[in-house]
Amino acid sequence: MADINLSRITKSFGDYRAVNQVSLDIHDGEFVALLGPSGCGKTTLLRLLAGFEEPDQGVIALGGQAVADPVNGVMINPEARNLGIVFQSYALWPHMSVARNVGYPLEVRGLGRAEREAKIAEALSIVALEPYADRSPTELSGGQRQRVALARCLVMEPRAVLLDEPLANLDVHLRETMQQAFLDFHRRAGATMIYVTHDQAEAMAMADRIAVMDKGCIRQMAAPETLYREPADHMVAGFVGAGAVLPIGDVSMRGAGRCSVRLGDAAIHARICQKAASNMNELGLCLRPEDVWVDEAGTLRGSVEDCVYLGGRFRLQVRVGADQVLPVYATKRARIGETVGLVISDGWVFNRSEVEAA
Ligand SMILES: Nc1ncnc2c1ncn2[C@@H]1O[C@H](COP(=O)(O)OP(=O)(O)OP(=O)(O)O)[C@@H](O)[C@H]1O
Repeated sequence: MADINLSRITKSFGDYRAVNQVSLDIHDGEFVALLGPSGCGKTTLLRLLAGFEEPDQGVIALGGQAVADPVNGVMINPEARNLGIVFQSYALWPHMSVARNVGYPLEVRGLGRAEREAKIAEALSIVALEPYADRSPTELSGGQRQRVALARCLVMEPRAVLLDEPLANLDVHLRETMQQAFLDFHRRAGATMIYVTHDQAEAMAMADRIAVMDKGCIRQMAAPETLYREPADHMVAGFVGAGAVLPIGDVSMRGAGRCSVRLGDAAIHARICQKAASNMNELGLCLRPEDVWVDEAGTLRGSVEDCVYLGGRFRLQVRVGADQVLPVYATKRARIGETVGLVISDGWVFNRSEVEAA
């Protein structure tokens, strides 16, 4: 496995810049998710890494060796990069058994039978599919097929595994099971993994770090908890996690990294980013639902607009101002139109402007 470094990678299709000056350092053995809305350039970035696309500018290096560097005429072909790739479609051969599917790349490489069988057994054990070795892929569930595709990738001992929305075709329940299977796979194989998804819950559940992409750029790359608690800008704050992003009118500093923000009749004690702009028009307040709760003693008053039971708790939408609606978790059902008091225990003040954070 190897470090992966992308330095100022740009790729355009005609006049359209699909990937714009992206720099990214992925450590050996790390699980990184590329997360972003449809069309933001995730797949293009993965294809550039795999060698299916050539960058217009920038350098891609695997294990310290440049594999794409247009200025110096370097473009190593996909096979020579030795990267494992898993797509939504499993691309298994239906006429071959599971074991043969997994071992086929080794046959192509000319490995002897005994060595092949040992590697197949090891890979099937990592994805917990040993009992299915002799079956046809047509006799497997979607999740099992995806695990065969992973095992086939693993026998090649790739430098890294690239996954493009591998769970998109599976139902919700199976997706959760497979997330665990990917995590187990990652722990056992120690593989560097780069996982493309537009599903933030999926990225949060699995990745060591998440790169949030928008319009061809990386807006923020950080651990899931940091992205959630300390989003770098408006796009990340809104895209990652449920919550409200509000413009704010009044902030006063309260010491290192802390501030007080006025919201209606309430003063909220919040964390503030280091590089917060001095112009308040450029600041935003991100509130997560678990930091807001219904309490009759709360000075902030609002009207309940929606109440949904989530199993174990309710999620309310409470309007506290003309253009300010807060999602709030509550233990009791609330009536639509009811006025409730709210207490807010935490918030995050950040620059709303769209600066590239990478
Ligand atoms: N071969 C191509 N020719 C022209 N435009 C392309 C090509 N490949 C991608 N694009 C465009 O580049 C942009 C980024 O596409 P990409 O597939 O990387 O997005 P994505 O973030 O993976 O989206 P999704 O989540 O919908 O798969 C899109 O606007 C897409 O239409």
